Amino acid sequence: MSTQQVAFLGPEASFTHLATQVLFQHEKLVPLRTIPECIEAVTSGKVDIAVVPIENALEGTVPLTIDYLYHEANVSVIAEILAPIQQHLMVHPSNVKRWEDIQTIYSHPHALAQCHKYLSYRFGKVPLEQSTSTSAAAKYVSENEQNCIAAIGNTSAATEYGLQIMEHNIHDFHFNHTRFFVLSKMKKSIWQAGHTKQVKTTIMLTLPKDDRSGSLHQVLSVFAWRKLNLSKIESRPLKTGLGQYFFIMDVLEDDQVPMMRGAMEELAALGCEVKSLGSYYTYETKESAD
Ligand SMILES: O=C(O)C(=O)C[C@]1(C(=O)O)C=C[C@@H](O)C=C1
Repeated sequence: MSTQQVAFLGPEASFTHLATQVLFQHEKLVPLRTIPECIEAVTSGKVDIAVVPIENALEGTVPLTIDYLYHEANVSVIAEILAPIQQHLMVHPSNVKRWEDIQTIYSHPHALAQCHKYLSYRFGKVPLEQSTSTSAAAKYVSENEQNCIAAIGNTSAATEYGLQIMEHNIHDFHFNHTRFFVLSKMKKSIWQAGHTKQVKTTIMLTLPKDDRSGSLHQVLSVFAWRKLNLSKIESRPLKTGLGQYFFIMDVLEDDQVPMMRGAMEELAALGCEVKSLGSYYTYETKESAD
């Protein structure tokens, strides 16, 4: 079998890169700059697979990923990777002595938010700058040693870009995990050693157009009386006007079992438009991705 090309939110040593290496040790890994670029690459067939962050335990859904999957792309989720996240503050080695005088701190918006309490307590007056990923921030700091600046990211990024960690574990809550989606145009979930027992299906739906009262209740009943367990429900703006939403639901069941097929048929009969991202297994990283 030929080697597959796997795009990920790069550059090297992002959390997404570490997650990608859990499932794809022997494939060709392709770092891309943004989440839409990763999803586009798999949609257009430039790569076979893309790995993107979908949800963080502290910060919630990654809106860019979920919105792009709903509005722009037609791909399936073929696996989910769950990784622990530990954030560290790092500087260029030539700035170690003056690290407490840092002028700007760079990182991905999620990472900055995960360290909000630490940053406001310790560096309340220092401007924060957003970057496309934590590793992009680390790379930028490594290329600008003349400026006394810092990045927030993982230990692999510090090693990859030759930075020194000044403070470890600066995220505000201990339980910090991120879910990553593995996306493909092929609707064939990854089935290999190491996945958790629970299969999951992610669907996105809009409520019936007639805007009748109780329609969300009806949708939930479709799952409730079949004893189909939901592990997530969230709404996102449809971008067609205020008060108009689509819903993302994770159902703890395979979309091929009769109960799920019945549920999908009933949703359609209610007038819902349903987009299924498919059924998949979760792979958890054993070691912390720090
Ligand atoms: O910036 C990275 O390293 C990423 O892989 C992105 C991302 C995210 O989008 O949430 C992934 C995990 C962490 O929660 C912080 C950032």
